[in-house]
Amino acid sequence: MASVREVLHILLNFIQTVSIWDILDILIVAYLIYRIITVVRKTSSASVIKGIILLLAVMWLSSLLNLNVINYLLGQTMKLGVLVLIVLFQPELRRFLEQMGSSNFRMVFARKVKIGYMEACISNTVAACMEMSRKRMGALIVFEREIALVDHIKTGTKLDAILTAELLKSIFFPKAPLHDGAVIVRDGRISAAACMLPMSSNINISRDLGMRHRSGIGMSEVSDAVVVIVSEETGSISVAIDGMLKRHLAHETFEKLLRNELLAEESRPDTRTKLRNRFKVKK
Ligand SMILES: Nc1ncnc2c1ncn2[C@@H]1O[C@H](COP(=O)(O)OP(=O)(O)OP(=O)(O)O)[C@@H](O)[C@H]1O
Repeated sequence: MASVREVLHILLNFIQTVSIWDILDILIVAYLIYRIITVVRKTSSASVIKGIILLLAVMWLSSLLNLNVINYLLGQTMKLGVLVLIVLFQPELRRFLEQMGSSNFRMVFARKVKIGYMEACISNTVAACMEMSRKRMGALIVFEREIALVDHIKTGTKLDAILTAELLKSIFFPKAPLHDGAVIVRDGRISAAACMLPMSSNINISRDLGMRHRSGIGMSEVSDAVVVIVSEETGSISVAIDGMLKRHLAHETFEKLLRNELLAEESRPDTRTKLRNRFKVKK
């Protein structure tokens, strides 16, 4: 009983020493660790991280067992390794900083598009895609979300135009100068056209899918963008999110999916999660 009282006493003393700054400190570190884990999970860097953990474990064991030479060599390797890691993880680090920057920026300035404006953008996209699908016109449309797609926008021709069905159809008209590549939509406006997207390196993607679909999936793997793909060959409409492709979408499902993914998330979180779970990867 006395020991319980002692523990409680120590605990109470400890709590009294914790300031609001300590809590803030812990929260910031926890958030940073969370963001790092999310970036690592989305990339192939997970195996490298496992390797580093193994190396650290061997180092710890070697110091425990007094294996001085191994410990010294591993210590030196680790020092050099920091530089190697920065070079190796340059894209991941960059994406991480980009994610931090873009989401914080948006949080601070509350860059939320008016729902009505976004609804018009979705209706116009659906109308254009349905017609392009009927006419077998290929299209690739990327909707930027939290992660800024600055580098991808730079690869294309800047437009910054209101998204209308007519504009989308004229961009993707086969003989139009900007039909090759992707349109990137930011906050309901066409930011750029003829943009180059990164190819997916997923070897499990169905062989009947060509470059348009692979680059659409690739874009959704490296960002949180919603990518709409209209096949030139079959006219089928697909949507790529988080590296997963939902294929052969009918009018209603397509519109519902876009609305759930692109309209203010806080207004319909449950529906969005439900929809994500309902769709299976069809590759
Ligand atoms: N990296 C890329 N970024 C953006 N667009 C691309 C990229 N690679 C290919 N495309 C687009 O895809 C078109 C070629 O599509 P391809 O026929 O190989 O793909 P697909 O997935 O079979 O599509 P479809 O069913 O429409 O034929 C190109 O003309 C170009 O517009």
